[in-house]
Amino acid sequence: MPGNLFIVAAPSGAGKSSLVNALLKREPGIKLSVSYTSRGPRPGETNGVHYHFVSKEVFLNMVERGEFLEHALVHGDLKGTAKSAVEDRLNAGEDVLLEIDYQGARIVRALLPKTISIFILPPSKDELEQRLRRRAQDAEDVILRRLQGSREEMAHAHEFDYIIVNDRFDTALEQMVTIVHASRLRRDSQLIRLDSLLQQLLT
Ligand SMILES: Nc1ncnc2c1ncn2[C@@H]1O[C@H](COP(=O)(O)OP(=O)(O)OP(=O)(O)O)[C@@H](O)[C@H]1O
Ligand SMILES: Nc1nc2c(ncn2[C@@H]2O[C@H](COP(=O)(O)O)[C@@H](O)[C@H]2O)c(=O)[nH]1
Repeated sequence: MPGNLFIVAAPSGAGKSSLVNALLKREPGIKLSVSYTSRGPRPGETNGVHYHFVSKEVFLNMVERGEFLEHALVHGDLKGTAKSAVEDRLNAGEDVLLEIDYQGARIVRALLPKTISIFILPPSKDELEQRLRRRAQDAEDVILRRLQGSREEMAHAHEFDYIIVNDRFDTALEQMVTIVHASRLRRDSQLIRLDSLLQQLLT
């Protein structure tokens, strides 16, 4: 796997998408995998950019054809990462980032153990609720379902390689950038380059 695979997970509203978008601006070499989902688009969401929005039937057909690297039921909606969005890019040496939940993260880690996984925590329960409400994108019942689901998601934080508390946005972003840079310095991320350098240095 010549490219690095990153997973970012968090309870809904912790600021995962905001951080990932800011990270991708800082590190344009990282490609974000666009997930498939059976949920409908929110105002402002575009098909093919935020998600591939498909019907439940289409999603389940893709499951049957083995087209997903992982998929899960998240907050009542089907969500999944297509194999094609990940494997070709990694093999071409590109870094890929998945914004997925803890269930999907487990599956991916089992398949690709070198995956670098990051979990984002909110600074408090109250702030998490405030962020969901200030975002003003979901109906009350959806917000309540997400808050309930957030406990379950956070109970799996310890399964991840890195944990970032998103209190001050800029600090959390710097921490994500640090993880990305450190990952690229791992020996196995540099094997091809190091091989020729070491050969030259040792002869
Ligand atoms: N450090 C921060 N301080 C204050 N507000 C923040 C911070 N980070 C993100 N936010 C705000 O919190 C809200 C939720 O953020 P965001 O949509 O990125 O969350 P998310 O974890 O991706 O949620 P979901 O999983 O539901 O998509 C947004 O309005 C965002 O602007
Ligand atoms: N297992 C997967 N989880 C995914 C995927 N894409 C997104 N998600 C998770 O869904 C919620 C965000 O939901 P939203 O309705 O607010 O967009 C969050 O927990 C994501 O991590 C996926 O492909 N697989």
